[in-house]
Amino acid sequence: MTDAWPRCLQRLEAEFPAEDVHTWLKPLQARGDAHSTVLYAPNAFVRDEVQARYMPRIRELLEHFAGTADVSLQVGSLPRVPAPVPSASGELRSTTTATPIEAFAGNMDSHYTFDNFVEGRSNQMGRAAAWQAALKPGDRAHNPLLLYGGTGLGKTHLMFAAGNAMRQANPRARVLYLRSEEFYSAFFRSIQEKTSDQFKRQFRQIDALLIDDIQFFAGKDRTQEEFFHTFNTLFDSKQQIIMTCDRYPREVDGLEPRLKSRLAWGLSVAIDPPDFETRAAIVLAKAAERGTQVPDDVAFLLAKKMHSNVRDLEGALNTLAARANFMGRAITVEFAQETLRDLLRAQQQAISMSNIQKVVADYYGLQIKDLLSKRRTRSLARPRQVAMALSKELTEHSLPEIGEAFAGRDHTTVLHACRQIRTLIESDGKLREDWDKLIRKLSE
Ligand SMILES: Nc1ncnc2c1ncn2[C@@H]1O[C@H](COP(=O)(O)OP(=O)(O)OP(=O)(O)O)[C@@H](O)[C@H]1O
Repeated sequence: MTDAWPRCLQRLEAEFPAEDVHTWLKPLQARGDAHSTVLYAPNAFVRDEVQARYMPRIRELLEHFAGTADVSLQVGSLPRVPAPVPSASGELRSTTTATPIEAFAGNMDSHYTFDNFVEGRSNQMGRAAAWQAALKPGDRAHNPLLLYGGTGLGKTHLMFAAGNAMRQANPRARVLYLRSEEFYSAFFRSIQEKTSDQFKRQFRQIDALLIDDIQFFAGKDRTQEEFFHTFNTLFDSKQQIIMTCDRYPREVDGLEPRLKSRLAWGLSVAIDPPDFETRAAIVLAKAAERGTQVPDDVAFLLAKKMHSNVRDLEGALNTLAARANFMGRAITVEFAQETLRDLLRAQQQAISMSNIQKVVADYYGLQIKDLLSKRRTRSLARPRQVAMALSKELTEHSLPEIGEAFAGRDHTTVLHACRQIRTLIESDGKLREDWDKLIRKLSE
């Protein structure tokens, strides 16, 4: 790409304040040819800033000077041939350069914020905790903050939202997002390159560490040990740590007991599958975000049929929007049913009433025949009502059909159970916990 980048930089120097050019643009290195250009940023902070503020202008200029607007930006540096230096014995050997941790850092996506996170009963505690962590990073009350729960429920979204809010409140805040795999590979590189000290030091320079999917550390003893030390360093100097895990860490086999106990020092919050209303609100919010017209009844249909995972819900919406766009059709209930037929059927089959009865009976330590019996003792009546309400929430069966499956009860009995459970969920913490756990079990 000869001199296109230096010329581009010269223009940028004329257009932006000197301090900005010095901080963000001069550290970039470029490699390219007639078809494309790759820009290397020394770390994730520079990359994110350049991406957000300068890329459109860089694209225009490179198109002008290099004849191509195909520009990508990534953390790293131009591949270098190591310089040979003489060793004590006079032999030539190669120098190694330490790889900065940011070179492994996943992209903290600025799109995910508190504004576009839909709050509901299943995630309001998690949202409030992430918000507090963003507001007062390092405060003992929520440091470390651990968000745990099933896949696709918004844990990473909330973690990004906290990181983005920290940066918004303090643009100088150094927030490092790493997936656990990235921590693992960076640590291993540092051992190979004999730069472990540098690896450790880098964590002292950040203000907050966001680390995703820590269940990945299970069974990786050396990485766990290193993470344990990193954790202590950050914690002792009151740097905020936010972690996610796919279940409560004590339940993760292969995590060291001392790490498990350390993880629970601050605040651990479960993110549960969203209820029907929240699912419908998420569909409408995502549709509005992407500028797609989705009527309420379609949002209700998706929310009704897809209960386990917001990622799948979003996937269904994307499929629907792409198909409607391609075919030039409006998104209606009929169109949604036709387009998503197979997907909806698969979801439907996943949860049956007999499955619900079995899971509820197991959960309360009962036999299915107790659940179906006519006995009305409280220890049986409440689980029975829960099972009926879950059948209404998670399946397409009508009230009479549910009544039939519960030893031929009348549909008014089922209706009463649903109402009763709905009321109790709002007022009775224990029942709410049972309900959330059961939904999680049934959605696995
Ligand atoms: N309450 C919510 N409001 C808006 N979007 C949501 C909500 N919950 C989840 N999402 C969306 O669902 C998708 C999946 O969320 P995310 O990646 O945060 O899940 P996760 O819990 O981290 O899953 P995993 O454990 O598989 O990494 C994202 O696009 C996210 O924006």
